[in-house]
Amino acid sequence: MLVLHGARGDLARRLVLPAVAELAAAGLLPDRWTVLGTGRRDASDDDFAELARDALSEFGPEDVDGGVFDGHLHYARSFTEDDPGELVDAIARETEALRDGGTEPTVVHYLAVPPSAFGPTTRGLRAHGLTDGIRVVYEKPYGTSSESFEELDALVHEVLDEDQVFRIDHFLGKEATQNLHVLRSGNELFSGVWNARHVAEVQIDLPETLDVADRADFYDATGAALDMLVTHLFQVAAEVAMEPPARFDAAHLAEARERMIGCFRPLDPVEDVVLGQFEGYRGIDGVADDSSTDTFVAARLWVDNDRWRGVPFLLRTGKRMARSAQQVTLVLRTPEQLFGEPNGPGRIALSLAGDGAIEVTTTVKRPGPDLRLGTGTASLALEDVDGGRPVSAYGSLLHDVLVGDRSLFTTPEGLRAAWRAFAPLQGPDRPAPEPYRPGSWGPAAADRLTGPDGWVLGDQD
Ligand SMILES: NC(=O)C1=CN([C@@H]2O[C@H](COP(=O)(O)OP(=O)(O)OC[C@H]3O[C@@H](n4cnc5c(N)ncnc54)[C@H](OP(=O)(O)O)[C@@H]3O)[C@@H](O)[C@H]2O)C=CC1
Ligand SMILES: O=C1O[C@H](COP(=O)(O)O)[C@@H](O)[C@H](O)[C@H]1O
Repeated sequence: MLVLHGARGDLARRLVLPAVAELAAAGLLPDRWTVLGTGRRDASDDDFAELARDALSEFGPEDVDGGVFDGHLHYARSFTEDDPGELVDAIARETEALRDGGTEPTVVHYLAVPPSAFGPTTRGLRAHGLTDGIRVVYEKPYGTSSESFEELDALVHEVLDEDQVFRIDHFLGKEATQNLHVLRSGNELFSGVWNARHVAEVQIDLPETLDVADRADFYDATGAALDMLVTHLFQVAAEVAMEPPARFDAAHLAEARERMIGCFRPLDPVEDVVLGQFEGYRGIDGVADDSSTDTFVAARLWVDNDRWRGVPFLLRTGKRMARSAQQVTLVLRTPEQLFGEPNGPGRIALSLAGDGAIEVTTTVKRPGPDLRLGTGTASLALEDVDGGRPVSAYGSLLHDVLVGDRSLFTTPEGLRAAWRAFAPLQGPDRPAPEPYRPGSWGPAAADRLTGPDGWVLGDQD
């Protein structure tokens, strides 16, 4: 049974409910299953079913029909610490129904709510005696600062055992992110260059055309740096930087990734960070007139270990930007001149979007009788690899929660290190967000963070 807190919210509609449908259609859910949606407002089972079907047709895989939800969806108003709402009885009722059908349910509480609601929901689980045997999925950001992370983690460990807790970062569940380990270890072409000797800079770039008007309350209290930098961008940076684990099991993978976060140098907010806010943001309903929330962040992160010393990791994301992409690029060191001509770029790039893709860009001879240089790119779409069917990041991670595989979830040690590296950006030196035009690549100031060739994704790409 999946108890989906925040069931009417943006995350639930865009990503979680479609992932449930995807798993059901692929036969990856138990024979008997229920999604019990919950939230602070009253709604009926029918309202929730309509919302879920609409979400599936807007955001889900095209080949999965809304009928997959039939008979599986219920809704109940949520609890607070002092008030059981409708939820406590509804959980008991659904548990009984599943047991009557011969299934001992695994109860998963999915907290698809803003970070400010993680503590109250956790206390509510304890107050209503709901904690035995459950699994709880916490969305990101897990805390909003070093201090609030420690408070939340202490509370969570008062209420739950660590093996009941799944702290999700869905970028770790993307097909292409999982491919990083395989790609870099499987072939000398990649493993041989995966270090400071051959890589001049790493760019992890997640521009979005998306607006935030549908989730202004959440977004204005959060901003790009908390929403994406200390979370997805740091986790992906650690995946790129980490030493290959001895084994691909939960303990080894998490340990290798999180050890790398421990090597992140605390950010220098003056030298290495540019924040932005798109023009018009303050006019959105739910956004304060004088809001200083960042809708864009670019940061130069340094990884202090032998493999990466001196290589900048350039991390960037923002809303209302020129295009949407999710790209990791290793910019390779190449000779400036080749046979007397200027040499082109050398790059290994991974697209994390959708089913993922790998591209290698290099200097090649231009076709024709003369020896003239050009640039060529070889691409591999991961969906074209034989013998499998890609699963969405949320589908993959939800499945891991159901089977108890913790490899792709974060641990307190790793998050503590992430908050330590992020903390200077929350201090007095936090730069003021610079305005940028919607549809642009963000404030021009972010260009000073890169090497001479600029951002790989940009006006010229
Ligand atoms: N949206 C996205 O693309 C992604 C979001 N996330 C994470 O998911 C979480 C939810 O984000 P998102 O869905 O975008 O946000 P929303 O603003 O859409 O909020 C989700 C739901 O949470 C409930 N809620 C809001 N405030 C509170 C509160 N104080 N106490 C209890 N419930 C509350 C609301 O439901 P109701 O009014 O019915 O109670 C709301 O619909 C965040 O932690 C975010 O970081 C992670 C990955 C992607
Ligand atoms: O966690 C979040 O991620 C989404 C981007 O992820 P995607 O895989 O759905 O493209 C981002 O839009 C959102 O602001 C953030 O909360």
